[in-house]
Amino acid sequence: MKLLVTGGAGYVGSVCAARLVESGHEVVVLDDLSTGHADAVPEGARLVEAGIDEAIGGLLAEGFDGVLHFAAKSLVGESMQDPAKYWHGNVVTSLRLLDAMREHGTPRLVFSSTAATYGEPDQVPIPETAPTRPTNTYGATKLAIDHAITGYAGSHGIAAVSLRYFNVAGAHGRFGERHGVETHLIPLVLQVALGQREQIQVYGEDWPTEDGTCVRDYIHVSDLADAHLLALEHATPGEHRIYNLGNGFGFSVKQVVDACREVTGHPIPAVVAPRRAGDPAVLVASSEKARTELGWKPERTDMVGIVRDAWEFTRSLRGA
Ligand SMILES: NC(=O)c1ccc[n+]([C@@H]2O[C@H](COP(=O)([O-])OP(=O)(O)OC[C@H]3O[C@@H](n4cnc5c(N)ncnc54)[C@H](O)[C@@H]3O)[C@@H](O)[C@H]2O)c1
Ligand SMILES: O=c1ccn([C@@H]2O[C@H](COP(=O)(O)OP(=O)(O)O[C@H]3O[C@H](CO)[C@@H](O)[C@H](O)[C@H]3O)[C@@H](O)[C@H]2O)c(=O)[nH]1
Repeated sequence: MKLLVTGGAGYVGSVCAARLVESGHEVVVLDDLSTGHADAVPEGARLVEAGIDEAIGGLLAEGFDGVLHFAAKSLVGESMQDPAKYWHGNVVTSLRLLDAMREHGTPRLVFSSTAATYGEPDQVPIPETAPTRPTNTYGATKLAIDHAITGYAGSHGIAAVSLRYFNVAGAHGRFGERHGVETHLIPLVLQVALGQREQIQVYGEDWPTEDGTCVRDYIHVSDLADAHLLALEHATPGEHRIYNLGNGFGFSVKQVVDACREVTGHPIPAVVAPRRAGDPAVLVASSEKARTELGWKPERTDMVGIVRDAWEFTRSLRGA
């Protein structure tokens, strides 16, 4: 297939673009490099360095079999301080993409949605039928896009799939996580091991969990990429399918820091800090639907293995 990958110079998009090229697809990456890196675009893919708003119409006019839409603003904290950046950068931009797909008859869409669409869950693991009550602007914008996709798919025959990722982690060879402003737990802990940061702050030790720290479902980015390939295969015209992607079990912040100590051999000093606003205590996915309907089976579920891949990638960046 000829596929357009928006945000393919970013973390998840670059890994998926690499997997698509490996699988024999023709890949064009559309990325404005606002948080991505040109050298993260895999060999064999063409990079169009531009924003979606200005470039999408001209590009889709070339004729594509599908779009994988990763491009977004995705910092939860920033979304609360600067909501306009998120409503415009995520919702308005995605509407432009949907309109261009409709105009040019692009048949397939796979969209990066998020666990943040659910907010504080009533039950864990979280199924797709759980109420969607996002607690931050980022999650609200992703949910709004999901609603728009449902409408466009139903009315214009697009075969659409939203994948609600839980906490993405790990690396796929030379493709990994390097956000300019890093807020994610594992890369921050690894920066301590590299001597770039003195300690890790643990945001709260008084959560209603076994060891008092927040629990998250960490999904290896390569397993995530597999799900995108399956989503493309199973997408059905006129339908908008939504799938959670996680391993179905959680690791606490303390367990993640311990895994990083084991992998790096560094003591990684940790200090307890206040809770971070907007953090739910526990987020764990039920991904039964993706397993049953897509035949997806995450294979890299061991936390030490996930951290090891992230560590190798992080060290390779430093030439360590
Ligand atoms: N990383 C996670 O844990 C996680 C979890 C859930 C969902 N997601 C979603 O997955 C997607 C990818 O996340 P990521 O962690 O790889 O982020 P990232 O910041 O590394 O990648 C986003 C990419 O999109 C590009 N981009 C942003 N706005 C653009 C625009 N208007 N036009 C063209 N390019 C644009 C950026 O330059 C960047 O390369 C996002 O949609 C994010 O919301 C990520
Ligand atoms: O320095 C830090 C950074 C994070 N945390 C904690 O570590 C956990 C994981 O945090 P982080 O890596 O920032 O991820 P989340 O806030 O859980 O959000 C990620 O996972 C969500 C789905 O679960 C996605 O919606 C988001 O896009 C994605 O950033 C949370 O409990 C944080 O409070 C710390 O204790 N110290």
